[in-house]
Amino acid sequence: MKPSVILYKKLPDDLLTRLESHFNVTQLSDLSPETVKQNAEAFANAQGILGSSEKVDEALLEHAPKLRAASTVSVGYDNFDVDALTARGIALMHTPTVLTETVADTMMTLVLATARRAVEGAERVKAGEWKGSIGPDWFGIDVHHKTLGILGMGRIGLALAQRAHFGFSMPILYNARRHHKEAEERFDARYCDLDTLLAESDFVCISLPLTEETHHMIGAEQLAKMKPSAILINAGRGPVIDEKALIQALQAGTIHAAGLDVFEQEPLPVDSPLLEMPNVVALPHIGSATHETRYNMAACAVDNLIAALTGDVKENCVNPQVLK
Ligand SMILES: NC(=O)C1=CN([C@@H]2O[C@H](COP(=O)(O)OP(=O)(O)OC[C@H]3O[C@@H](n4cnc5c(N)ncnc54)[C@H](OP(=O)(O)O)[C@@H]3O)[C@@H](O)[C@H]2O)C=CC1
Ligand SMILES: O=CC(=O)O
Repeated sequence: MKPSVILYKKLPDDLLTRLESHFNVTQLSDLSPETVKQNAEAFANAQGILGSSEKVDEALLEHAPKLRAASTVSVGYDNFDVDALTARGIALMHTPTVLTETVADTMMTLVLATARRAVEGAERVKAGEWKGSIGPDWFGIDVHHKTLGILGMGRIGLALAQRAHFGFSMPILYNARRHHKEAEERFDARYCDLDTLLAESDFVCISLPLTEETHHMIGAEQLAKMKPSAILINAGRGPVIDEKALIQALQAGTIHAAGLDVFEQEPLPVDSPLLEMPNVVALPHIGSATHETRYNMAACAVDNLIAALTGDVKENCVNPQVLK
């Protein structure tokens, strides 16, 4: 008999067919307590789960005693209680690499859009404000040759450094837990401590995961260390920045602008002060959201679940110690 799995995200038809060729699939809209209660038998029998953006914690795992693998359609896994999964011997699979280039493109989009005031300018054109040759009140600032600071020189940080170095002749500063030789050799990136990066960068770009250490890593104290002309970009996770402190810093002119793909609360509440600021570009968490990349992520997640439940994992496992 095929193992039973729970799918809590819509998949393209061909990928659903592939998943169904290996497993008995129960499709659910979410992992809310109501859904879990209504599908108690499916959870009791599930050996695998596949989806994204839902909390998977001890409370949920108690309903799924046979679970052996969880496969997320994302590279970030801060919504999973990894310790609880590991304690139960459940493999957590994720989708690094397939989305790296697309997320780096999104970060460069935010750099360009904030510096050149592209969204604000386009909105003014639509509002009929473009009535003649534009003056300095429409001007932005240069991106090329400015200093780009990268917080988190992992896969995405490296891909951003490549774009900034080769495409825009930008000197690169970076901070991570360890030195990254590849970034230093290929892109002339210079490792520095957080304070130096904040003080010297024209753009501070965050591509960090959300962990206990990175939570509110950027607060009022750190924002005060940035140049008043600097722009803050975040495509890591919202809670890496203390959003209240960011709002205050933008209101006070402590920093010049912000480009944000992620927020402390998503969707961003419609009454957020960030939405009233012309110097803020707010995106709806679209880092990896292209047709091609989202398909590749879903395919990777399906393959990951098949590998985990057939004992053939070669990559993409967050807690490989459970496989031994
Ligand atoms: N906006 C979006 O749609 C998307 C957002 N993301 C987010 O981007 C994150 C990064 O992805 P990816 O680049 O693939 O991940 P990687 O694991 O490759 O890179 C993470 C980087 O963060 C650094 N880091 C982690 N903790 C700390 C810390 N406490 N202090 C300093 N540096 C730290 C790591 O340092 P070291 O190298 O020293 O280990 C590493 O350089 C994801 O976890 C996710 O949250 C990802 C995809 C899409
Ligand atoms: O935020 C998206 C991810 O893949 O992580």
